[in-house]
Amino acid sequence: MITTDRMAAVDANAAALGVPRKQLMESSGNAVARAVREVADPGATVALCCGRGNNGGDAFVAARFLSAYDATVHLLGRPESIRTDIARENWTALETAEIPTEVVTDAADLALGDPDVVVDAMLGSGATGALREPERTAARLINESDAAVVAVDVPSGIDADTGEPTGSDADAGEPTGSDADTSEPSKIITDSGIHVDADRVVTFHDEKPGLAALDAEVTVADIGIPAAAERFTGPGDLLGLARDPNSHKGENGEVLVVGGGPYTGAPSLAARAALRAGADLVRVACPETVAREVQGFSADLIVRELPGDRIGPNHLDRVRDLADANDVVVLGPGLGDGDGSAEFVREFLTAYGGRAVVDADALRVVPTVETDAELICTPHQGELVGMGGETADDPNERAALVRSFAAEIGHTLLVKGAYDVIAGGGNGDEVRLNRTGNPGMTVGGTGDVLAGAVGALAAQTDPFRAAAVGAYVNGTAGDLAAAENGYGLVATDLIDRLPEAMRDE
Ligand SMILES: NC(=O)C1=CN([C@@H]2O[C@H](COP(=O)(O)OP(=O)(O)OC[C@H]3O[C@@H](n4cnc5c(N)ncnc54)[C@H](O)[C@@H]3O)[C@@H](O)[C@H]2O)[C@H](O)CC1
Ligand SMILES: [K+]
Repeated sequence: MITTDRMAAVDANAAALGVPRKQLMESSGNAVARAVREVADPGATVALCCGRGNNGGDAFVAARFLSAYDATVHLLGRPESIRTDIARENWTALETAEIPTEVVTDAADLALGDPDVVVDAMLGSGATGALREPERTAARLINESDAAVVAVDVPSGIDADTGEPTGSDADAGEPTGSDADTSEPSKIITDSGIHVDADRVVTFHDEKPGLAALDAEVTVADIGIPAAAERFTGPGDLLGLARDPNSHKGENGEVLVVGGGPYTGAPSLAARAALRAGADLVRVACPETVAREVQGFSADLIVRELPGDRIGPNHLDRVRDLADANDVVVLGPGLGDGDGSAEFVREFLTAYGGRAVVDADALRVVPTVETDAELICTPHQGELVGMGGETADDPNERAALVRSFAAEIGHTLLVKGAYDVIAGGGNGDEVRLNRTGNPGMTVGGTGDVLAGAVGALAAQTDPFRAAAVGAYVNGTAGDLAAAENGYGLVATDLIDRLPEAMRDE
């Protein structure tokens, strides 16, 4: 089962692995043609109703595979308005190959004839809001026809994630654009959920959550997306993290780093990485003895001094107040392994109900603490063993072990290694591998950068995704740094390259 958003991510990851979308479209179109062959014999009439996105593109391809049929491609809209290059290239191929096409710019001109089969390729996963014209009229004509209806990916007008009509949520109940029905209010209401009533759906790669409930036969076509596109993080994992252009200061994440005492560099690295990974405000709570030094590393940080030279239970009230005013806490960088610090971590987590990234010396407390907090633990393999987890050389074996340990402790794990393993804390949760990064990153401080970056991301998205994306961008920043500095790279090189590593195009 895969959601529309995850599908878009996997699609982009496949392209990065060398399997571009146009190749996938060829497989999709081929699968659609196969479904047509299953419902009608050669010679039957087939009307392919195509939108201007890639859903339509799939059907342009299908038409090439249907030479034994009397097939006509109906394009809803002008060819110049076809939205993607790959769909346009496949449209042009139809024209040059003299496969019958019809351009429908006005819904009133749409005449399907009396086909044996209709292929509904108007809208797929790119649909937003209720069907607009001319798709709306076309959906009505398709539903009125006696033809067998084969929908491409999802019936047009249905949300593949929910099975409900697109636009049935609050903002999109009313159709937009030109619409002949506006003089009949009751009709608008009854038609706002109009969608294609398909007999068959050919969807791609994996089942979609909303399709099972439909009264249609659903088949899943393998379109050649490599398993690695899902298994490994990739550039597609960054999609959908773009921020609201109207957002204000603080709305894109406030992160509190709690650490320092025996060390000053670690909390500073984590905090600066959080800023470079997109957090709006980053505060560091550290012992007063190191506060000036931590602040001295960067004017961008807000430093909160805690009395004394080590963080301990006497700071719980103050840190709780600070934590409540932030979205995410990053606990552990440079904290040290003193008894007081471990007790502080235990008591803090026991009472904390928010989201936290736990790293370094704070990690060993996690398996023994009862907490309502959502934790993202970032151990290397030695620290994982220290927590009571197991590791293995083979990445797949390690993935299975990390997955079951994450479920056991009930928290997200990001286990660092040549292949990082990310596992969610629920039973049956996903596991993902990250293979960005290089041996230059064994230098001190890169783990602090990772913890800070994950902290910033955890203010924007769910813990599993924050961990997966954090591992991906930290490794990518390391690869960019290695391209310039080789194995002489240092942790601060990664921080400066995080923004480039996070670019999703
Ligand atoms: N990996 C894959 O899953 C692949 C999927 N493919 C197919 O591509 C579509 C998704 O294509 P996309 O171009 O993103 O979107 P659509 O074709 O669904 O829609 C595009 C277009 O339609 C307009 N639009 C949006 N909402 C409405 C509306 N309510 N009424 C009218 N018009 C609307 C809008 O302008 C959009 O830009 C996927 O479903 C698969 O079929 C590829 O084959 C590659 C592999
Ligand atoms: K469709």
